Amino acid sequence: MTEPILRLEGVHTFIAQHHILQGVDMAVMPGRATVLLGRNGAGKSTTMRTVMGLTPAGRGSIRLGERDITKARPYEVAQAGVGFVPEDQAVIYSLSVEENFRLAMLSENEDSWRRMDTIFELFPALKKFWRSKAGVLSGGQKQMLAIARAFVGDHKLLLIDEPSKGLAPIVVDQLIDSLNHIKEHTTIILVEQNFHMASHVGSDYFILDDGRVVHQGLMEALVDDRPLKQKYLGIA
Ligand SMILES: Nc1ncnc2c1ncn2[C@@H]1O[C@H](COP(=O)(O)OP(=O)(O)OP(=O)(O)O)[C@@H](O)[C@H]1O
Repeated sequence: MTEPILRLEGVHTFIAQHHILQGVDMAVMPGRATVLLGRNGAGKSTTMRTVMGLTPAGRGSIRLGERDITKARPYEVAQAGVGFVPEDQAVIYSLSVEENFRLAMLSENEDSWRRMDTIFELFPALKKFWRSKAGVLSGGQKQMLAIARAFVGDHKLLLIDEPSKGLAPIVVDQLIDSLNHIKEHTTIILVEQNFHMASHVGSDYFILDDGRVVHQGLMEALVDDRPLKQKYLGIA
């Protein structure tokens, strides 16, 4: 039987005096694209930040494959093979597109440059603006650079927080195509409010509400489940 690549059990996260995650249980399977859904403030971003060790779990356990990463520092989680694309993209505007990539490569070798070829195919704009400062890219191109930077690092798991945020529908559709290619190479967990994107990229879903997982299943079942979408996502 296939084992989960990531497993959260009874994860509680406290930020200052606030009890944000209140017992998150989640098993993410390798080779799949899993989407975290839920209303604003449900705890989706905090779940990702907790896995990364940025807002560490106060209670519960987080395992990456066989390894317990509950108390791991963010750089240890990254070194263990988890890439993170935060909501604010983490692109360095004053550096060129090339420099942004070189900063992201865990080690520059033949493999990383081979992955660069895939990236150029998926995101031709990044080749065109290779020597330009990342700050001149459009919002969609910056998002593509952020995702591509994480991809070039050859992570076994990529956490991507709301990539569609602020993007025009046509750019969201390009991003959907790109993520569908990327998911052939690596396991993805996506936080996404845009249900169009979530349903076109995700194969599995978890719905969070008030810091807990309240529903989970296959995306294809959720697409047809109007009452569930209405109840937790406010969409029909
Ligand atoms: N640094 C912080 N200090 C205090 N409260 C925080 C902090 N970060 C998050 N929270 C609170 O934790 C709750 C969950 O936030 P989180 O960002 O995880 O939600 P989310 O589901 O990702 O929603 P959104 O899509 O709106 O970001 C919210 O009530 C938020 O206000």
